Amino acid sequence: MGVEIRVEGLTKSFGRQTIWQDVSLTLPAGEISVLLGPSGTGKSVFLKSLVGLLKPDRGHIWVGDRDLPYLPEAQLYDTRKLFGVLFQDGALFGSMNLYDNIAFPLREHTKKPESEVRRIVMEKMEMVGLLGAERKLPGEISGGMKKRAGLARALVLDPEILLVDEPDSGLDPVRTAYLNQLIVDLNSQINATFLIVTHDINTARTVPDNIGLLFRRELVMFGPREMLLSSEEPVVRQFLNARRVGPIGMSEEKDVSELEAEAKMGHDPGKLPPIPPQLMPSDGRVRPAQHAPGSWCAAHGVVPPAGSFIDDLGRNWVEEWPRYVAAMGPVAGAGAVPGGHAPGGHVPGAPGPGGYQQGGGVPGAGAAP
Ligand SMILES: Nc1ncnc2c1ncn2[C@@H]1O[C@H](COP(=O)(O)OP(=O)(O)OP(=O)(O)O)[C@@H](O)[C@H]1O
Repeated sequence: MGVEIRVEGLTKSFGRQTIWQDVSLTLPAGEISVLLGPSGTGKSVFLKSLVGLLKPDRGHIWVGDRDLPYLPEAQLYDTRKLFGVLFQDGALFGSMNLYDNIAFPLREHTKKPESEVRRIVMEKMEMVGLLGAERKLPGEISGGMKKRAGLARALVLDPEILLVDEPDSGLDPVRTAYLNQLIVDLNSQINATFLIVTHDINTARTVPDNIGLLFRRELVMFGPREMLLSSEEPVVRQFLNARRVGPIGMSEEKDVSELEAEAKMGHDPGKLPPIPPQLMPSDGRVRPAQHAPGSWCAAHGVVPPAGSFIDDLGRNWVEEWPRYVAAMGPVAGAGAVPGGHAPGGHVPGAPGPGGYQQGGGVPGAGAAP
């Protein structure tokens, strides 16, 4: 099971430029969280701070009982081993083939014999669908394959926490969809705590259990996916619906005259679109940390936008869920469902197997981008 990360009052600046201040959030153990924000709001700086590559000015990052920014070097080194990180470009060594790239952390940080290194590398390459590409150099493969190789490398030390910076950057929508499926499948298998930085609204709407949004040096909101997708907060609403109308302008913040002009033109933010079903693991099982569709809305008396939780086949997953869970059961090794929500989530457009047979595959599952 992944570990919880508790961020309290975190502030980071470079010289006189404050990147963000007083950021507090909890990444629940084993859940997938997504961090959004306009360009330059410091999402990558946040990831680097979490893993201890950048030191915040103030605040705490609790990983278990360890407060990461204040750890002595040796303990920080140890704690970092809990993290797997996929940087934007995959950060592969151009002169090494994929096998050696993926083996690198094992050779660098462990004393495992080569036979064991081989077993682990091949296992992770299989998990990300790269078997057979061991001898390829990074320059010989597509962007999607580079991301998957970077993911395999991030997995070799069996991380408790996986940080992924813009998995969709440079990928077409179809490859992004495959990579999203891979991320959900990996979460279901390794049950680590995931944080994904993305600009892809479809990813943000369908993949995570939780969403956070940075804007104007603040964390505007962080919470369950349903909370943000049903939020009327103007910045959240504008960003998650990719609209021009709202407080976010071309260079981050609209000025008063722009907002007045918008109001005069009679622009309004429009209705909230339906909350889509959440992406399910491709084997159709329920992830251990998954929340029941509609559970946050129900618990907080929020009426979700009309048409929410309905998949491409017209099935309403709030109604289907109890039957689905009874038929499919949670993934092996699943513990109690954390966070006080009932288990939940589901498949957009690629729902679980008809009749919900356990272990049955979802159409298109497991194909490589
Ligand atoms: N090491 C550094 N030294 C000084 N400034 C930095 C450093 N790293 C990042 N910054 C600044 O911090 C700000 C936030 O950068 P960051 O890359 O985290 O933004 P982002 O939200 O990830 O952007 P994007 O969505 O475009 O990737 C930028 O103004 C950047 O120039």
